[in-house]
Parts: sequence; C-alpha cells; structure tokens
Amino acid sequence: MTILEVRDLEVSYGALKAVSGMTFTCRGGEILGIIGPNGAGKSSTFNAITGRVEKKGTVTLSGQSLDGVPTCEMQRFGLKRTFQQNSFFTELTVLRNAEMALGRAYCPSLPALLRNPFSIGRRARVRIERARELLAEFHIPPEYGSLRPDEIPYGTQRLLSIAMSYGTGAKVLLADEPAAGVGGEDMEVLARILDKLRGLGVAVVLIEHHMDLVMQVCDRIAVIDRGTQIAYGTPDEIQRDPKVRAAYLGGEA
Ligand SMILES: Nc1ncnc2c1ncn2[C@@H]1O[C@H](COP(=O)(O)OP(=O)(O)OP(=O)(O)O)[C@@H](O)[C@H]1O
Repeated sequence: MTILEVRDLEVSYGALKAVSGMTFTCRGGEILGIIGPNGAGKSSTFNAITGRVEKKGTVTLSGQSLDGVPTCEMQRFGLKRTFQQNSFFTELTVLRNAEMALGRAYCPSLPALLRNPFSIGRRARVRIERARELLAEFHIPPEYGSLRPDEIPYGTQRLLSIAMSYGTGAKVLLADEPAAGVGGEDMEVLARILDKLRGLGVAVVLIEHHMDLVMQVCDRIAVIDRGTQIAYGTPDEIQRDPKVRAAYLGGEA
C-alpha cells in the first residue's frame, strides 16, 4: 500500500529552481532510493517533504495531505528523518540518548502519576529497558551504552542516528546519506538494518551516494539531475538507463 506520495514537487531558492517535477511514491515495506550528483536537489526534496522549505506540489501520507503540518509535528504522523550530520545530546550517554528518542512514550501522564506516584520508578525501568532494546535492534553494542556518542566509532554513530530518528517507530523514514563515512562491516550492518525496517513495513526513502548499497537494498530508484527527475525504476532499469549513465559519467544521453 502506498504510504508516501509526492507529486510535482518544486522547490526554489530565489531565482534558482532546485527541484522541479519530482513525482514518486513509496509503499510500506519498500525502500525507494533517490540518487543524483552533488547539488542535484536530493536534500531539498526531503526538506520540502518535511516542510523545512517552501514548496509547490503535493505530499500525502497515507492519503492525508501534509500541507500546513509544522515540521515538528511530522513525527506525530509517523514521518521521521535522519540528517547528513549526526545530531545527538552530546553530554548524555548513548543509552540516555536512546531514552530521549523514545520521547514521552514511557513517561507517566500527570493524572497517572498523581494516582500512583510509585509507578514513576517502574516506568523509568521500563523506559531504560526499551532504550536498551532500541540500541540492540540497531546493532549498537551494549557496552557503548555508558559512553558519550563522540566516544563510539563513527560508523556506530550513524547507526545511533537512525535508531534515534526511528525511536518508537515510523511509517516513513527519510534517510539522508546514512552511509556517509561508513565502511566495511558497518556498511553490511547498515544494509541489514535497512532491510529490517523494510521487513517491519516502514516506507524507507534513501538518499545515498554509495551506489553499491543503493543497488543492493532499493526496490525502486528515482534519479534526479539538476533538479529534474530523469529516471524512475528498478535498480536494473536505472543501471541500463542512458540518461542516468550520462548524468553520472558525462557525455550524451
Ligand atoms: N538554503 C539554500 N539556499 C539557496 N540555495 C540552496 C539552499 N539549499 C540548497 N541550495 C541549492 O539548491 C541546489 C540543490 O541542493 P541540495 O542540497 O538539495 O542538493 P543535493 O542533491 O542534496 O546535494 P548533495 O548530494 O551535495 O547533498 C544546489 O544548487 C544548492 O546549492
């Protein structure tokens, strides 16, 4: 079932048209790749979907328009996003960061607290347990839980970044270059995590420059060049498309 639908998306910065005519869908349990050369308009597409920049065109989530929904409210609709730069609570441990990612899900409401003040300790224990599970689900070793994010390897920081965005779950996850700076074994772990999210029915939209990862995990791919969508299809179709080859390698389409 289609969860995210983007139609005729357009983004301008003054006179510069950064994105024009982007149209794609992403179903639950599907990974859609968005690829294109530097400056092609990929992040602007994410920024437009999440309302961080003004746009023309329509974005719907499970058939419901996201027009007018403030960026900070998108999470409530199940739309989550990771960024190119890691963004953590740098003074908190990895485990506390994971707890923060759970938001209010395991915090007692005021009336519940007044009814039973002793429940606060139990709920805190449940929250810590869930935070530990979240780290484990994203292959973050338990021994990193007591360290600060900048004390763990960079590849694991990228996994933590996805775990924190995912938090209590997502309908749509927009992943902006999760593999940037990641290599070796961490890349395989990342591929497994993306696969797992697909298995959980999440609609994953992946911006990525690592073509091996894109071709390995994506079900379909949209290619954008100088703001315009030039191809849309399966990894096989995209690799054979002369317009895509020209955009990446130069020369005639
Ligand atoms: N806030 C902004 N103000 C003005 N121009 C911008 C702004 N953000 C992006 N641009 C321009 O819009 C175009 C698309 O940029 P965008 O960051 O969306 O591309 P990208 O495909 O994500 O690039 P990269 O792969 O390098 O991250 C570029 O020409 C960029 O310089």
